[in-house]
Amino acid sequence: MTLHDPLHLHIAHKAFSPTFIPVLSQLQLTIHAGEFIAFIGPSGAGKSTLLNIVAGLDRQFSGTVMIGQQNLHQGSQAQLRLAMMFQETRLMPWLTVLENLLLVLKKETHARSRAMQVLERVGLTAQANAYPQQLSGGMQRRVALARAFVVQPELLLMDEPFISVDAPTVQQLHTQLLQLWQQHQATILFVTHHFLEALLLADSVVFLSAAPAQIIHVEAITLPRPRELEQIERMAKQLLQRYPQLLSGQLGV
Ligand SMILES: Nc1ncnc2c1ncn2[C@@H]1O[C@H](COP(=O)(O)OP(=O)(O)OP(=O)(O)O)[C@@H](O)[C@H]1O
Repeated sequence: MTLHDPLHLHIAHKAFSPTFIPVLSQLQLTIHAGEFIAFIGPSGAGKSTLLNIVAGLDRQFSGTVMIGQQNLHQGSQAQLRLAMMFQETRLMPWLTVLENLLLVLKKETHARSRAMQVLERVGLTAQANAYPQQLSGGMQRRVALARAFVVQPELLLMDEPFISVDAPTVQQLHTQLLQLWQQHQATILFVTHHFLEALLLADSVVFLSAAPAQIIHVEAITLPRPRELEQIERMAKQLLQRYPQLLSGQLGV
């Protein structure tokens, strides 16, 4: 299992007790190493469930998650450096910014200098010894972003990580995320409700149906980065004209 192997998702079936109504069904996708994939779909489609399955947090499903020839959930997961970022920052309030990063690095060599380097990347060197509650919401997201990248993830799973953040801060977070992604060459699976965000960031956008989530379309976004909002808006309009069924009016554009 290496950074260079593709990730093969095959979720044949996923349902939760007690209803056992299918949430994911016959979902198959291959993601190449280093790709930035955005998933977009209606609320309740099963996007978070999908990320939880890929992360190995939920193993009650039929199907496989493979890296190259190896099943990610059969013993070898520890070999893959994986990070997650959620809607909530999940920072430890009793630890400083730096300590929050050191916590995920455990006793790795040069942990402190690595943590400081990533904090510098997100512009938070001066806040290293502050506590999360002393920072603005946007700064806290930047700490969460730094914590995700400090482990040098091969696979980064992001579940609407920039929701409820004001527009200028989101723009800054997007820029920092793309810089960190390009520097670390991580494979990113990014769930969002925002079509424009997906087009702005991703190499490919995967459109999911309502539950049970199935892939209804995959659009490769070949525009070079950084992408201008005008370009993205034009592309969004064209895509919706071509595939009016894609968003079924439920997503933020
Ligand atoms: N632990 C659970 N137990 C029972 N049902 C669950 C559980 N987790 C999720 N579900 C159900 O599975 C379906 C998909 O949920 P999921 O959170 O994956 O959707 P989503 O696409 O991420 O939604 P949203 O965009 O609103 O965050 C929903 O109907 C939800 O109620």
